[in-house]
Amino acid sequence: MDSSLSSSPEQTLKQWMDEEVAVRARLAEPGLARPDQIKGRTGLQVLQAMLDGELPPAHIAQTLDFTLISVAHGEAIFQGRPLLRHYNPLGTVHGGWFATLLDSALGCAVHTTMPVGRAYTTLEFKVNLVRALSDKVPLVRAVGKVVHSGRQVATAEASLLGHDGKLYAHASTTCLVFDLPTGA
Ligand SMILES: CC(C)(COP(=O)(O)OP(=O)(O)OC[C@H]1O[C@@H](n2cnc3c(N)ncnc32)[C@H](O)[C@@H]1OP(=O)(O)O)[C@@H](O)C(=O)NCCC(=O)NCCSC(=O)Cc1ccccc1
Repeated sequence: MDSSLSSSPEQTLKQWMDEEVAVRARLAEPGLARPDQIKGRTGLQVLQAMLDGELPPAHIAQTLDFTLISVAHGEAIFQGRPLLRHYNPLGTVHGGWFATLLDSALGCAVHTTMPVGRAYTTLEFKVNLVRALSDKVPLVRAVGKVVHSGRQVATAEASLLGHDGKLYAHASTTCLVFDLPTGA
């Protein structure tokens, strides 16, 4: 799916909303994939199976009102709706909400590069919150891109953008890459 911002903000917002409706129509109920459902698949195949409704999406997306939108090799895009229930006591969206979307985009971008039998986990991530978010912002997208995917380490970068191209936050991660536990 096209995440470009070359069209007008209104067109981009409509496109983002239409894409979310199409994605949500295919998604299964939130859950946890069993090891036998993961076995023999690349990371990209696992994530694509989630988008196809064959594997369940993670509960966190429902909890915090966001969804995976698209995956490609080395890239993952999430979309979220900032709501009052994500607010901190200061009257803006909690920094953890920004971080969760960005962590998801970073991690899943890395996941798309995992061959069969390999797994990853986030070792550290760094977030810059450069603009406050409120429930007046209709949608934001976290676009994650892999920078390096090696035998032991993978790194990625992500941006959190509004439909008008405004940058709300950016992040980077270092992930540890390892063999899937036997039987998985
Ligand atoms: C304000 C600043 C930190 C600095 O920005 P700069 O790079 O110097 O600013 P720049 O000049 O590029 O203008 C950009 C926009 O910012 C606006 N603006 C600028 N200065 C001020 C100001 N002093 N006050 C108000 N607004 C200001 C400015 O009008 C412009 O908007 P516009 O273009 O006119 O529409 C900005 O990066 C920011 O808001 N980041 C997000 C931080 C955030 O949301 N953190 C998460 C929540 S914390 C949390 O949850 C933790 C917690 C948990 C539990 C309990 C308690 C706490």
